Amino acid sequence: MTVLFQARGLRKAFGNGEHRRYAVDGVDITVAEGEALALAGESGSGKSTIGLIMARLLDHDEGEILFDGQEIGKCSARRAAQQPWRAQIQMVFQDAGGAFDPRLSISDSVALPLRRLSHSRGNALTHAVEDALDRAGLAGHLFRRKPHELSGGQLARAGIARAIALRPRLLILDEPTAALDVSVQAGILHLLNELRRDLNMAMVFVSHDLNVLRVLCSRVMVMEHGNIVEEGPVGRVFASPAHPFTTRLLAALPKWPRSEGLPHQLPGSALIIHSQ
Ligand SMILES: Nc1ncnc2c1ncn2[C@@H]1O[C@H](COP(=O)(O)OP(=O)(O)OP(=O)(O)O)[C@@H](O)[C@H]1O
Repeated sequence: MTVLFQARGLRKAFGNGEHRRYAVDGVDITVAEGEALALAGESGSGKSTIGLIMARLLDHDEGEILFDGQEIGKCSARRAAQQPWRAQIQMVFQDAGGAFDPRLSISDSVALPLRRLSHSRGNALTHAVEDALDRAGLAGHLFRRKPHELSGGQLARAGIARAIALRPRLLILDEPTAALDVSVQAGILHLLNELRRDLNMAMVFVSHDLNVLRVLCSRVMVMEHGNIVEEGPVGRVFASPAHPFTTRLLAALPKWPRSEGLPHQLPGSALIIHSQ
């Protein structure tokens, strides 16, 4: 296993005075090259905060962050945009629509980070944009559309295209399919699984939805109140959780009925989804 990303002793508090609370309270995370890691936990457990810190979009208070062996945590989130490693760590958010400039076509939006971070121009830029949109499974006639002219599923694909256009080595996805219908979700999960294998990207999936996490990820970290309470292979943790909080999360899990068309197992995934 080659370590790609490592964080040790991460802490992050919000609020002032007596309202100051740690959203992340001493977390260690290691991500191997090409692996799919799940970050699970209920709402407010600190998952999104960790995702943002990992992507260097939010400053942390304490802790060390290494990417490809290089300390990147000392660089503030504001200055991260100018760093050579910026293109290699990308993030996809749940609200893909809100992440696009409504005045720009989808292809112009995908081109923006390529211009800024990889200084791509001319034919090379056009090719990179079309390749990313293609890989994300978006049909050619949609490339010039504005965000409001796309469906939720198409926008999610466009958001993924924009993130992979830079060929990141680490992609952090925060609830990437939460707003989508179950059948649309399945297509996006298939796509992400394929992209991870084809592009050898490590992915960190932040979600409260254990069903999504278990089709995509091989390892899971479970968070509660800013701490990792359990960590291990998805199959083992889901089959015999060691921590009561994980047991509760699993018990609250809605079953995915076969009729809704979700895959029972994605190629290369660790676990079969049990239907009712
Ligand atoms: N910008 C902020 N300002 C103040 N408090 C914040 C901020 N961002 C997060 N928090 C607080 O930090 C804690 C963790 O939030 P976080 O969004 O990381 O949790 P989460 O597990 O991702 O939840 P959800 O799934 O609902 O997004 C919560 O108590 C939240 O209210």
